[in-house]
Amino acid sequence: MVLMNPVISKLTGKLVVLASASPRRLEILTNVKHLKTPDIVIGADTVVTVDGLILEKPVDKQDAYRMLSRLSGKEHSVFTGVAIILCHEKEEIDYQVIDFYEETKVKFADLSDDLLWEYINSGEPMDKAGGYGIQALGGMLVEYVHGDFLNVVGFPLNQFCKKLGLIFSPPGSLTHNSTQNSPQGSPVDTVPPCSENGEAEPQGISDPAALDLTSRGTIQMQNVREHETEDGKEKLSKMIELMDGFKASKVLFTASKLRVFDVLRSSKTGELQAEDVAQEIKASIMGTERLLEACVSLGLLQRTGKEYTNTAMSRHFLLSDGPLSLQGYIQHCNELVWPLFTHLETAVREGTNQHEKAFGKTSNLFQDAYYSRHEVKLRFMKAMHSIAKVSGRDVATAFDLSKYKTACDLGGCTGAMAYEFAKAHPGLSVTMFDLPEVIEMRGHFRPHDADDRVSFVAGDFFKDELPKADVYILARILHDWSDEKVHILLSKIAKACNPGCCVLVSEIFLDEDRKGPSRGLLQALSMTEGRQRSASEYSLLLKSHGFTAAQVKHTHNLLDAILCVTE
Ligand SMILES: C[S@@+](CC[C@H](N)C(=O)[O-])C[C@H]1O[C@@H](n2cnc3c(N)ncnc32)[C@H](O)[C@@H]1O
Repeated sequence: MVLMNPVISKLTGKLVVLASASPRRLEILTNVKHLKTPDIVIGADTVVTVDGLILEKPVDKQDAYRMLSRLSGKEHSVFTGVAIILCHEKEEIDYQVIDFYEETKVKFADLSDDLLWEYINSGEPMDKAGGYGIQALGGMLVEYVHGDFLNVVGFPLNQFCKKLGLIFSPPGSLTHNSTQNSPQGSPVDTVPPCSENGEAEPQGISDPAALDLTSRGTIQMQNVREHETEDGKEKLSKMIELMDGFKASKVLFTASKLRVFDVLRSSKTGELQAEDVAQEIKASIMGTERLLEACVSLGLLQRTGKEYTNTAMSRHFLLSDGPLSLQGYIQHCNELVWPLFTHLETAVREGTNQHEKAFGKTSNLFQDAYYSRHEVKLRFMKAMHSIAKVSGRDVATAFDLSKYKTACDLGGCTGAMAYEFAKAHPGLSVTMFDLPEVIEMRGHFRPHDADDRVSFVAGDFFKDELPKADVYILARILHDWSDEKVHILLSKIAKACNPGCCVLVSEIFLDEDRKGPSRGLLQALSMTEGRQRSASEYSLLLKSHGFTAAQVKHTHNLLDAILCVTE
C-alpha cells in the first residue's frame, strides 16, 4: 500500500535512512512513501515501563517470562523516542536534529502461566521491547490500548507526520517573517517572528534543503529554536499547571462545598443554566457563572449552549451519595489541609510541622485535635471513609487471603476498609479496632447491606490488648507515627500473632529513591510525628518483628500494600 500523505510526500525525492534494525518500523515507513534521494536519517527506539522499571528486549525465555508476568493484569506505558536528522550538504555537512517521544498506555489482561509460556515458546517475544508484539500473537494479551497503536508497534506515525508538517511548513504559512533571497532567487524565511520579550519564536522551516547554508548562524539558531519549541512548551505548561494548581483545587473545593454537582444531578434533565444553579446554591449569578466556566475548563462540568451538566468523572467521584464519593476527603482538604498549607513557609523555616503552626502543639493529634469537637471528628471520619471506599477493594484484593479466617483492622476508623475485606473474602471475619471516640460513631457509617462478619472493638492500640487474628490490617496507620512508635505497635502485633499470621500494611509507598510519587511527598509536608516511607522501609520495620517474605502490590489506586508473614 502506498499512501501519498501530503506531509509524508515531502520526503519524496530525498534519501531517507531509517537508523533502526526494526522490520516493523521499516514496514510502517515504507508503507507510506517511496524513497529516493539522501537527506534524512530517522532513528527510533521503543521501551516499556511498568512500576518504575524500564523493560527493553528480553535476553532469554526466563527474562521474557519475568517481563510478561510483571505486565500481567496491569497498565504499562510504551514509549518510542524518535530522532529526525535533516542533513544539509553544501560546502560542508550541516544537520538539524528534531527529537520527540510518544507515550501509549496498554493494559494487559490477567494472564495465566500456561498462556504466558505458550506465547513465549512461540518465539515472538524475543526481539521486542517488553517481550510482546501487539501487532501479532501478543495482541491476545492486551485488554486495552490508550493512545497511538502504531507507537506500541514501534513507530508513532501520527506524531511523526505532525513533526514533518512543522519542518516542511507549507509555503505562505510564515507570513509574518521578513524574507531574503535564497541563492536560487526565491524568498525564504530566515528571521523568526519575535515574541513579546523580543526573543525569536521557534518555527518550522519552509524547505531545509533550499536554505542558504552559508548563513550558518541562522540555521543553528533555528536548530536551537526547534528544540526550544518542543521542550520549552512542555516546560512552560508544566510551570503553569504548578502555578495554577492551588486555584484549580479551590475551584473543586468550592463547587463541592456549594453542592454544584449534587444540584446538577438533582435537576430533572441533569442540566441547568448558570442562573438556575445560582438560585439553587444561593449565590450570585455572576460568581456562579465564573465558577461553572472554570469547572468546565477543569473537566468537572460540560457545557452545551447555556446548559451545564456533570462530566462522567464528577458523577463518579463528586456526588455526595455516590459509592465512590470523594466529597468527605475534599471537604477535609478545604477545611483543614488548605489552612494548614498556608503555614508551610514558617513550618519549613522553623522546622516545625504545619499542624503545630495552625492549631498549636498537641500531644496526640487524634484525641487533641481531630476528636476534640464533634463536627471536626465527623469531618475527619468522612474524609477517611471516602478514601477507604475508593481504595478499599484494591487493597482488600491485593493478596490471596483465602487461607485465613480472622482479620483485625487496627485503626479501622469507620469500618469501610473492614467491610471491603469481608466482601472480598467470604471466609473472613473482621474485627474493626479503634479509639472509643471513633467506635461510638459507627452508626453514622454503617452500610445498608452491613455484613455481620464485621464487629467493632474499642481500645488504644498502644496500650490495650489487641484482638486475636490471623491477619492484622494497618491501613494508613504507620505513616502517622515515628519509627519508635511503629516498633511499639509492631511488637504488640507480633506478641498477639501465632506462627503463620500476617500483617498487611497499606500506605502510599514512596519510590525507593524518594523522588515520588508527589502525592506522598506533598502529604509528608503536613505530617506531625509520622513520616512517609518506601515499601522497603516498611518491609525492614516489619522484618525486625519477625514478619518476612514481603509481597508488595502497587495497586495504581490511592494506596499500595505490602503483606508479610510470621515464621
Ligand atoms: C489515618 S486514619 C486511617 C483510618 C483507616 N485505617 C483507613 O485507612 O481509612 C488513622 C486511624 O487510626 C486511629 N487511631 C489513632 N490512634 C489510635 C490508637 N492509639 N488506638 C487505636 N486507633 C487509633 C484513628 O482513630 C484513625 O481512625
